[in-house]
Amino acid sequence: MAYPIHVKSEIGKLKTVLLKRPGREVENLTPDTMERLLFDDIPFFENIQKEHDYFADTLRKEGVEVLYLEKLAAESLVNEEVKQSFLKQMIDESGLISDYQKQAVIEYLGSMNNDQMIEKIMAGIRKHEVEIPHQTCLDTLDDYPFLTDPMPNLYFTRDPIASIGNGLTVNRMTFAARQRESLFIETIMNYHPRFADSGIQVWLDRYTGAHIEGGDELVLSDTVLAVGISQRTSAHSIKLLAEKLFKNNSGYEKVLAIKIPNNRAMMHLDTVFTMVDYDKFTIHPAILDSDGKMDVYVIEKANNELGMTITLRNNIEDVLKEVLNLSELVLIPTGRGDAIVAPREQWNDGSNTLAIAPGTVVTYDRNYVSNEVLREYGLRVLEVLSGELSRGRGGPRCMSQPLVREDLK
Ligand SMILES: NC(=O)NCCC[C@H](N)C(=O)O
Repeated sequence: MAYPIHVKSEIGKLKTVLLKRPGREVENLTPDTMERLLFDDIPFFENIQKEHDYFADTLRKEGVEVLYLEKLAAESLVNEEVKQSFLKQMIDESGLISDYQKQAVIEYLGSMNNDQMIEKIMAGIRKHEVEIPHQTCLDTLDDYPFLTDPMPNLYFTRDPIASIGNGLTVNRMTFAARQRESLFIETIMNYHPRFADSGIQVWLDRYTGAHIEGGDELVLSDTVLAVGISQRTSAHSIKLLAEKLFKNNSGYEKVLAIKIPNNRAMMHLDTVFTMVDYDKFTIHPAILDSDGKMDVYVIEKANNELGMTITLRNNIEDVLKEVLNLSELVLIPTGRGDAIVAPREQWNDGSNTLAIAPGTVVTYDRNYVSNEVLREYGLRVLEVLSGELSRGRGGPRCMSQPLVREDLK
């Protein structure tokens, strides 16, 4: 049976991927809001779309089927009851204060066709767009221009979801700026004909009491995951995920919980560490201490009261070799490990590669030193344009959610 989600590695030939083309939500960033909305600058709209189209075309040319989140979301709302309940929940989660506001916004959105409605929800709604009864109520009198915020991070489809085996996590995200994103995913999985009723296992849902984001969730093999303990993913959520995987015949028997620094540049594990071939990984040297060590908790399925054992290790190379049955392994340093180049290129996602087959990766063109190093290690590197896309602080892995990969031989 062909599963709509089938991802048993980071590197198996990519067959189907979920993207989101940057839309008007990016145009609704301002200097006052960009920090809260998790951007470091305001992208040039026309060029960010061109760059994203180039990224999508690069994947298509490699035989990858590209699906768009915005299209799938609109197609999931054909049933009127589903549409109304989605709208109500989305608006309930959008920070509107009064019932008058909520009702007026629901009516405004409900008058649109599904494509326009999804686009508008994602872009954010300005106050002047909606006529609200009892406008004199204090709720709408401040200077803030939006009734509902834009969601400019949607093009980072990696984070609200993570495909693992034949299932997924639909993520409870850390910051309010991104929390509504996974409601689109939940709706697609429940109601889009391609996904609904196909037995997809939800390992964690968006109502789980702990934060997790897909940039931290790496599928190293058909039995081993790596998950970052990071600014965005708590150790508790990793324990909950391990429990769920171990108890439910997922095939997963080991989870490596990898502790990374808690800062903006390294918000997720995939900003500092990605798998690029059977035996090769990119790594940002700053996540290792002066002895080249870091904390890795090896969580293993066990027949004890906890259902697992947890062992603290500190040599990531040794741990990876053991769990992946490799005799040798290469850690490729971002920016060649240089004290200036490495942090500069990591800031613009030089470690954040998207493997589309063993040894073939998509990277940003601006990280020319890291790209050169990857080529020296024998990798096939497909560079994509990155002047504007990188302003959101995410790279090719962040901008893509694999839905189907071929199994490794
Ligand atoms: N996996 C990733 O590292 N995704 C990048 C997310 C960037 C986005 N501006 C954020 O701060 O969440």
